[in-house]
Amino acid sequence: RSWDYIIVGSGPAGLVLSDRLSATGKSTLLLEAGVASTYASGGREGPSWLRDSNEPLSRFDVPGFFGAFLAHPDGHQCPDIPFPAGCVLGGGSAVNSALWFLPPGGDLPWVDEEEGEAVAKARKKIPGTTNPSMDGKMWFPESFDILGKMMRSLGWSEVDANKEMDRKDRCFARASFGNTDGERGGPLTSYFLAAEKRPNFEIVYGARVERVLRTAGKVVGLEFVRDRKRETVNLAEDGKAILSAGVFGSAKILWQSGIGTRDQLEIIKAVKGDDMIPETEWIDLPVGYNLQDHPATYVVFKYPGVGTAYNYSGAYENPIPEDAQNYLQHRAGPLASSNARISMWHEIKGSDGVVRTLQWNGRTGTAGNFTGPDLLLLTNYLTHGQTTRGRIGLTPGNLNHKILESPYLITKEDVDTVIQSFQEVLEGVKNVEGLELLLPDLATTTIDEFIRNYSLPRGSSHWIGSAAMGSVVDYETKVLGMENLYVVDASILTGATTSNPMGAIVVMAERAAELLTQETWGCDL
Ligand SMILES: Cc1cc2nc3c(=O)[nH]c(=O)nc-3n(C[C@H](O)[C@H](O)[C@H](O)COP(=O)(O)OP(=O)(O)OC[C@H]3O[C@@H](n4cnc5c(N)ncnc54)[C@H](O)[C@@H]3O)c2cc1C
Repeated sequence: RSWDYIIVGSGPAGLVLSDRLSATGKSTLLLEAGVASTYASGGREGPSWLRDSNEPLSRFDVPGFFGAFLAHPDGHQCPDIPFPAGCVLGGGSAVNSALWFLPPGGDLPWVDEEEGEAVAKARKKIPGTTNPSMDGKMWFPESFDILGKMMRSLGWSEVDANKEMDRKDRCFARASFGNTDGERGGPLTSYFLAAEKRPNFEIVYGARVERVLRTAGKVVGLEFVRDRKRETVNLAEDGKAILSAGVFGSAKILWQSGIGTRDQLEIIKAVKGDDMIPETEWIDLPVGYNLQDHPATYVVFKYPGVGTAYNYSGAYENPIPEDAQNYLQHRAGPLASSNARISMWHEIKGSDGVVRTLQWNGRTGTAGNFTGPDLLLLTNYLTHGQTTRGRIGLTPGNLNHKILESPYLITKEDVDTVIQSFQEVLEGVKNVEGLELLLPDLATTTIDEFIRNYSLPRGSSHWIGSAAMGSVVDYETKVLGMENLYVVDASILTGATTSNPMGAIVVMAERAAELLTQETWGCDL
């Protein structure tokens, strides 16, 4: 059988495409390396109390289990990626904390050309909620109340992040989640379940795609490994192959298909030998470059009366009985979301003239060596406009991913901007009676020294880049030099998103789906 569309990978981008491409009536195949996740998709995994409840829930449906992913990855962590990364139906959207922010115009100038239609489609599918518990109660409101008070004291305004998407300077909002009816929802519900109902759509689980099979610039099929056996699928004569395997997964498939820089292709050739596509067919593109993440820097506060942060990781196997019942019966309580409660943004113009955005996310909780009750955590992310670019590549021999060049705060202007951001926000601490700053400890260090000598992990799992639009794919998301190979996922974004990236990725995939289903496009660009 030959397929009109073959999509590789079911992260948020792959799920949007599964729905939108199969809606055309054309045969659509989704190849996913992992297994089913949510109950509705066939997933049945979870702690015994959840399975015994007879509720239609798997571990992936319960938003509060976000914290359990790192403690109980149980085969859902991508085996070749040395950072948190979900290899399961939904990809990152199955294991993340489901924070959902639609992107301001500047994030996706390419999408913006179309008067925000893609944004409207994404909003309709995933409206988002700032009050995820179905009892209407705001659980653990302290971080919003206390830190919101601090920001008001500095003259910042409260906004609705998804209604006023373009307001990202000196404002704060309640954290918004992509959850639906107290369950994870998001792309796994709104897009995947629509696709799954269609007779022209099929998904193969456990299919780890190794490479596209191509004659010069035309893909004729894909090769994947399932249950340790090598299999192939065929693409129809005028079919399209779309890689949505994420920043790491899509780059690796490109390299294994002979597309990328020579140093990476030679690492693969050393392992695959004659099985590798001949050098005469290699296509030289900067795959793996342009890597960005949101560099995270933590701030810890103490405030009397906040109490001990909820033990989300412990709740996986041993929940507080009332909380388990509240969730099972009403989809309410602490387990109806992760504990992020406030997001804040401001913009700073650097000495290089570039305007950078900084996002701060707050919750009850801690970082570093601080333990005990009454702790609040704010995470600072340098987001849109950062100029540091890193690079990923492969490890010789086992072909696991590795960072070749760090994407974290290398340029002077990026570092200076984070310092300035801290100086501006921490000015507010003195305005809130009882609020005490623990990290950084400004009695023993300066903000400047703290940022420059920071020793906690910087990673936020908000990767973008590696197959950037303009250098690896064109404005139709087609791989340069190829006739019918496309990349649609976080890897084609050219710069870090203003907020947590899932909203921008869904909007980008909506626009890509429009392009992929059009016969002709782009004459006016
Ligand atoms: C722990 C964590 C927390 C996060 N929190 C948030 C948050 O709260 N809000 C937010 O907006 N963002 C968050 N993110 C980031 C967000 O989840 C990602 O940006 C997003 O999922 C990336 O989407 P994607 O479609 O590019 O690919 P991915 O989500 O990376 O999905 C790629 C998919 O491809 C599959 N795949 C990979 N290789 C192959 C192959 N060779 N063959 C077949 N299938 C393959 C994988 O199994 C996976 O399903 C978080 C990420 C993590 C890991």
